[in-house]
Amino acid sequence: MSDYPVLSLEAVTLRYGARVVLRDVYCAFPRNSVCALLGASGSGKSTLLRTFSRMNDSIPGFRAEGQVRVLGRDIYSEAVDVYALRRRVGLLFQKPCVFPKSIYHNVVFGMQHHYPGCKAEFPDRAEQALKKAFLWNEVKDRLNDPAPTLSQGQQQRLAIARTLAVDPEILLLDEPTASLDPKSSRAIEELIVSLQAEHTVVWVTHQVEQARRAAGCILRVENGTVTADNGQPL
Ligand SMILES: Nc1ncnc2c1ncn2[C@@H]1O[C@H](COP(=O)(O)OP(=O)(O)OP(=O)(O)O)[C@@H](O)[C@H]1O
Repeated sequence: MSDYPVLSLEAVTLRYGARVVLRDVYCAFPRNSVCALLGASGSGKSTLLRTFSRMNDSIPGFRAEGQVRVLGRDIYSEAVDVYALRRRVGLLFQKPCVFPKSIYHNVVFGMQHHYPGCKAEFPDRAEQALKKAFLWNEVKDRLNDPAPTLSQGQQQRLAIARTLAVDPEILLLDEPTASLDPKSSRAIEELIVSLQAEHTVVWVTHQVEQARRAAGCILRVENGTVTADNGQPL
């Protein structure tokens, strides 16, 4: 197995035009871990998370300086295929993102784009992804129902299943429990813990207690930098 960190920042500065969000940051995220990012609103957590899948590229004025490494590779170098990067780095948002299609078609959506030649495998892979997302038992008899008929918590697990179906090594979760009731939130928390067996997870959350229960490592984003949970430099 490779010995470099799955994700790392070396002398990274992130800015929107003249507004510097993070300055000269160094940090690394270990393989097969859940690492929570805590920090005040506006401190730069989402900006950092989106940087790892180059989701800020289209924002006018956004610039990443320094080296942002994913699986050892500087992803802001010119040779990187952003489409291929996003297969390996899945990003999930606060609000469940489901399409107005069936539950099944939501799960296979990413596979259709990334693995168009493997259609025969889709039903099996969809089942495995739904099982990993702890959703299979609730939907196995209604795969053709419209996805928007699921509850918010189920929709969030469906979005996770769709992401897992393309088998990314890295999962970036941007407050995935923020819009959920306590029971659904707990279900997603348990799911996040289980994901580290096969994935590296970076998880933005405002829920400190949840982070302490579920994350193996906690980093704070504040004052333009990233520190350890106790405020010490990394
Ligand atoms: N598209 C954008 N254009 C310009 N500035 C932006 C943009 N998105 C975010 N910012 C600014 O960058 C800073 C960091 O924002 P970001 O959304 O990363 O913070 P956050 O820690 O994720 O906040 P929250 O916890 O409220 O989601 C803020 O000052 C914000 O106003």
